[in-house]
Amino acid sequence: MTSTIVLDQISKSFGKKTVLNNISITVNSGQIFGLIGPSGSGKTTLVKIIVGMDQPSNGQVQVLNTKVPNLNLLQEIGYMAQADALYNDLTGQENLAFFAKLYKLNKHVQNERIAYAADLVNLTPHLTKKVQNYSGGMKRRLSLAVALIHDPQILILDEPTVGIDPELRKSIWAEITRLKNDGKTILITTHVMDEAEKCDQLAMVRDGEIISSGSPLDLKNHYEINSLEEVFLKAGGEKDENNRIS
Ligand SMILES: Nc1ncnc2c1ncn2[C@@H]1O[C@H](COP(=O)(O)OP(=O)(O)OP(=O)(O)O)[C@@H](O)[C@H]1O
Repeated sequence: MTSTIVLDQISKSFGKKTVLNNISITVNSGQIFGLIGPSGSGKTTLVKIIVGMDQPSNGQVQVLNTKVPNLNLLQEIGYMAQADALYNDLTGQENLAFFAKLYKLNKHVQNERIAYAADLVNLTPHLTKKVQNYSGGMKRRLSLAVALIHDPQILILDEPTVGIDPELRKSIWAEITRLKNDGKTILITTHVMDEAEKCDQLAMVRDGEIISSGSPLDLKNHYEINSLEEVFLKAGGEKDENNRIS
């Protein structure tokens, strides 16, 4: 297991407003790392800094031992943003092919990856439809397929299963777990506590700070309660002394 994502004392302000305050996190390969926290706590801002779309006001990010931002890293990261970045005038197939070409996959690999990613998110029968005719959930699923298209080492998924039905959510999680077992690094933001349960490590973010972190079990033991839902509610009301549980 190696450290894939290292955040060192990251802070971020927009004007006078501090939205991230001194965040340090290490995410290892073969690990699903979950960022959980209330809306507006800073999760998306943190994720954007990791992928190099935004710059921290202070601190450093390293991904695969390379300082972010670095264009070469884009080949190694699959990023699924909260807002879908898709071409509405193109079909699902054309969208996937566009991104596959961008990552310079050869034609044979392209076809294989498109088939795999579309199948994973149950979009194979809909690939010839234009994205403008997709439902919100279908667009989310296509965005996830795009994030996976180049078989990246690192997956960064910002609320990937919003609008996705429970059955498909289950198969997507089975695949995320398989990818983790393959040694990929997965960073995920979620509001869904049964998804948080599936993470190896969690960091709870509130008001731009990590108020507690550890495995789901560590968090539950620390707060002496049985469900992460309760941890989430309880942690919202108190700050951890040393920001660390285990
Ligand atoms: N470009 C920006 N300019 C000014 N403020 C911003 C900008 N981007 C984010 N913010 C603010 O930073 C804070 C954190 O937002 P962020 O989107 O990171 O939260 P979040 O935890 O991802 O929320 P959610 O779970 O609702 O997606 C919010 O108060 C938001 O208004």
